[in-house]
Amino acid sequence: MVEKYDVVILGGGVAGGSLAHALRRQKKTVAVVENNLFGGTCPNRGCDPKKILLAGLEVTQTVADMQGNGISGHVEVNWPDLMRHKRQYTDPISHATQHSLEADGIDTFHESGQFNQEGQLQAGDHLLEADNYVIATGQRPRRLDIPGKEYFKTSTDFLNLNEMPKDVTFIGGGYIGFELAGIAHAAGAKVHLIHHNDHPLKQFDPQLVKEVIGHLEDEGIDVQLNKSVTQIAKIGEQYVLSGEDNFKLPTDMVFCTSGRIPNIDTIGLDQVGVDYDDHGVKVNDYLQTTNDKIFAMGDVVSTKRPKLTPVAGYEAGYLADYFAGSRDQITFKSIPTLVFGQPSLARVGLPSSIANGDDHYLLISNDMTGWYSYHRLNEPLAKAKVVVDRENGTVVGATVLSNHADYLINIFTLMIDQRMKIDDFNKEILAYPSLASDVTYLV
Ligand SMILES: Cc1cc2nc3c(=O)[nH]c(=O)nc-3n(C[C@H](O)[C@H](O)[C@H](O)COP(=O)(O)OP(=O)(O)OC[C@H]3O[C@@H](n4cnc5c(N)ncnc54)[C@H](O)[C@@H]3O)c2cc1C
Ligand SMILES: NC(=O)c1ccc[n+]([C@@H]2O[C@H](COP(=O)([O-])OP(=O)(O)OC[C@H]3O[C@@H](n4cnc5c(N)ncnc54)[C@H](O)[C@@H]3O)[C@@H](O)[C@H]2O)c1
Repeated sequence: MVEKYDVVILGGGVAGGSLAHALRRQKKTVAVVENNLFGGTCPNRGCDPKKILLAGLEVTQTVADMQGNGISGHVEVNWPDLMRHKRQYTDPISHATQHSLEADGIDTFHESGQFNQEGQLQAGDHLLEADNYVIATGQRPRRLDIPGKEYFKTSTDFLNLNEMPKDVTFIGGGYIGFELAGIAHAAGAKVHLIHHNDHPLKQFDPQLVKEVIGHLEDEGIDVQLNKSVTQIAKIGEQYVLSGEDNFKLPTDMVFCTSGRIPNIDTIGLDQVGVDYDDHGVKVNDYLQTTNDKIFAMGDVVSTKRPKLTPVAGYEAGYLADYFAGSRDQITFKSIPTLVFGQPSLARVGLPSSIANGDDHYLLISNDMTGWYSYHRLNEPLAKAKVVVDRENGTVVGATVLSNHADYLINIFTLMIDQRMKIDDFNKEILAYPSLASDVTYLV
């Protein structure tokens, strides 16, 4: 029997879940098909559990930074306890998310979905038919295709590790490699971060990336650039990584953090004429695929935009408006991105490397390390680069490196999107002393 809906959503992650609730508010009939954990990557195996485990790094690093400045005695991460703390948050997520969808009148199917030739969606024994379908299947960790790839662990494995091994290696210096390396180091592991060229974290200001790497090395993390791992062998209880120029590294566990790939291979896109490439499903400016009944949003979309939770949520909001009758094209505001750590590295808007040497822009570089906000907890590294449009006196870009870069980058994001003149910002009365009130001195 065919079950009919206004909209069927494939993938019950951030994007799928929030669109489903929004469509119910429009009284539409909606089904969500999810083959793993409801809630998707972010709350189950991404942003949120990662940030909970990051607490270990934040606390130990803060205590270490304050030694001799009024704080004495060292603290250690107890990994199994920290993992339990994480699981208290993550374990209930999937059930609670599914329950909240059902309570809102949304039908949920805990199945893998696949389009058939008739354009319907097969979900286990159920055949679902809808006026419109939305693909929101996200991405999964990529495993480098090298001999021994079966030994690779992924970020999902890391976020569920019962014991922290003595020696761990991350291959790939992107967001995930840097963030998990910091967490593992704080938990007492000897950490190696291997990257295949000389520009890890390529989206960020190279000079500030260098500062991050220098700091990690000072802390005892082994960062190796221009090293390509070509093979993993298991010898006894250890894994031995090898590569060009006699590179050899024995380690207890090896994580592939060299990027993510879209979940598009098993959902029958060819059956329904939906075009895709290696980066995901191709869409137009209405998030519509090459089949005009089928839309796509979130991480599964082929795009150069950062693939992040707020972007997935924003696209879900756009599609909710579209299904309510709006026919505006999707436009994006500034998208801040952040590598969490101690310190965190954040950026938004025009990159400082583009502004540098262009007379149209003023590039203001600040070393904030001695400022009271950073002196307070004796932070070793606090820097910012702000790009100002000389013509109208507005901020158009910013990069921040500090333990609390997330606060400042959100303020710069608002300034950029509101096209707020620096003079007007300086007229605001902000709580003092606070990171926000520091912005006055930064521009
Ligand atoms: C380790 C890690 C840390 C991250 N940290 C951050 C961060 O700090 N900040 C940030 O903004 N972003 C972060 N991200 C990215 C963020 O998690 C994603 O951008 C976000 O989850 C995308 O949402 P989505 O709904 O598009 O996809 P997802 O949340 O991945 O949801 C897709 C869902 O579709 C399901 N699915 C896939 N195939 C099928 C199928 N055939 N049938 C049925 N269901 C299917 C999946 O199981 C999944 O539940 C992180 C990601 C990772 C991996
Ligand atoms: N804080 C955040 O916002 C956050 C955190 C984690 C993940 N994410 C999201 O998840 C996505 C995936 O993260 P990621 O870190 O896996 O991917 P990424 O694309 O950010 O980084 C992967 C890195 O691996 C490198 N690499 C590729 N092949 C390699 C090889 N053979 N050897 C060594 N290095 C190699 C790449 O050059 C790149 O720097 C991010 O792009 C982002 O969208 C966001």
